[in-house]
Amino acid sequence: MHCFPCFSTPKSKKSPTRNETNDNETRPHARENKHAEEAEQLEETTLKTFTFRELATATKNFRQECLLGEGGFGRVYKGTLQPTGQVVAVKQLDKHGLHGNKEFQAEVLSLGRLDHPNLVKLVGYCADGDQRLLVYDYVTGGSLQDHLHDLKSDRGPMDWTTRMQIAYGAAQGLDYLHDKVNPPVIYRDLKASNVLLDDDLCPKLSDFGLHKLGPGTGDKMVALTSRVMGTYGYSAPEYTRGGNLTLKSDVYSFGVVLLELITGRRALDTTRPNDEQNLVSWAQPLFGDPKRYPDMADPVLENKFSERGLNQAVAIASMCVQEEATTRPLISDVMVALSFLSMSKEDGVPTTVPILSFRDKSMSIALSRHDSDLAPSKLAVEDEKSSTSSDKESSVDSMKERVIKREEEDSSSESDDGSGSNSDEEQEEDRNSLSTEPIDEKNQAQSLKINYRYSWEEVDVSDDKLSSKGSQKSNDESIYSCYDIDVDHDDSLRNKEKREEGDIHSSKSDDDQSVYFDDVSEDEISFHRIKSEVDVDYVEDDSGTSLHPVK
Ligand SMILES: Nc1ncnc2c1ncn2[C@@H]1O[C@H](COP(=O)(O)OP(=O)(O)OP(=O)(O)O)[C@@H](O)[C@H]1O
Repeated sequence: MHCFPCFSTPKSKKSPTRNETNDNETRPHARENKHAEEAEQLEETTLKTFTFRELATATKNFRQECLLGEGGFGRVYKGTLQPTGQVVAVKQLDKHGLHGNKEFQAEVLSLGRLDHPNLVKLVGYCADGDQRLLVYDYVTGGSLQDHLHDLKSDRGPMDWTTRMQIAYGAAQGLDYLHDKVNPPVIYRDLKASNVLLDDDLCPKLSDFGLHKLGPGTGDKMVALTSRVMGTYGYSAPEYTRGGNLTLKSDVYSFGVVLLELITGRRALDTTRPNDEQNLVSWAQPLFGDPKRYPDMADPVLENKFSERGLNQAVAIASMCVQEEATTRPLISDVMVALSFLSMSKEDGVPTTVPILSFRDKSMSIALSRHDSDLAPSKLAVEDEKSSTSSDKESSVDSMKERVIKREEEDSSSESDDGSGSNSDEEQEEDRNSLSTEPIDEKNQAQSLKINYRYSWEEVDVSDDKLSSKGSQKSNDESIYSCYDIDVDHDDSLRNKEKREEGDIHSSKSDDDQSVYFDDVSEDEISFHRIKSEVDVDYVEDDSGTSLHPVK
């Protein structure tokens, strides 16, 4: 499966939509503004309007054989538009609780602005009499639910990398809704059956933004009974308790989908024993015991995944499904972490997460905690003040050597048996040997960082001489920048005025070296792995020292 085009870093599209939520209704002159916006949207939209007759023709009069299925909003038919032959999915919204024409049109127009490779594209709509229909691109490969849980005999189970790629793509779609459109859009109904897959198994989220169009709008009880109950197992606790929906409720649902990908279990499975029916309730007690993570993995994977990749995927899922909404991570951090876990060995990149500039530091700490080799629980925690800087350097150096050695052993053992796991004794021995290393919070980050070899040379700009200091060749052609969690998303660096295009910042401290690439060609600051010398040939930091990637 090769669907990386879909997994490219999303462009920071600031959609000009302003009425994806109803907040404009509270503003002064809201009505006038709304009309102006609607007129503007109508002019700009690429959405097509269809007559009911056109869609009836496309779906052979909504014939049973064209019926794809029926969800909480109505029936969905496969259709072929004339005369273009474009294949579409036509969603016929249930009539009860329907909106007036104008209201419907306004919502549909704002949905039509959402455009991302990991979202199912709305092609057009029909508001004819009392008929309300939405027309989407037809997604060819079925849903994640079909691929994970209702596997047809002609399809083999998905491998680990494919699962992580699907999770990454879904995270990108969600990140677009949360972070790239203004105002943010809460998905509300993320679940495996709403993650559609194309022929390359590239995920596309469907059914976003429909809550304003479907039955139950404005009526909490109806909304809770007809929609939430239908998605029981995915809904965040705060939502099922009282309907308090936030972006973090989506993150919870995402965590459940990720758990499904890891475990192959359904979010809710009434065929299992009582204590295993709800996936999150079953998984919660296991989260605290990394030794049991391999037992959580889908048995059909036959242990064909790296132990660290599994640990970190479980760590991400466990963060997402935390009871307390505020402690769940941002989807942007989840997306960054998954971008690494979704890379296959064949791509010549590591399958675990290097230290990154997560927006929320808790993600890097949690991932380092869940790394089986370097988990703080297995490492003696020493007060930073009690260790001198040279002590720290030598301990980090020795750990670095061991981790590099361990990675080499890992890759040779993985190529031997494909399982990626050392023998239990070897693993235990490794952990014991590391357990004497002192570590503080900063070193936890370093311990993750040093799992990966990166390449750079330090250049003294003043006399224009290359002086090679401590450069590390990566084990493949890629070159990784390392990020210091202490310099992560400093708001001043996000300030566009202070940055220049293509600027590379580096940060140095006594025991750390960090580089990040600040790309201002997009609205958001973004962090890039430096892939080759062609990508960046000159890098300057505040002190006049340059970092120059080596081949
Ligand atoms: N754009 C699409 N391309 C292909 N199939 C689709 C598309 N949209 C929906 N479907 C299929 O149509 C069926 C009904 O979808 P729908 O989203 O209405 O319901 P659901 O996801 O099963 O439930 P819910 O409404 O509760 O989310 C599902 O089998 C879904 O996979």
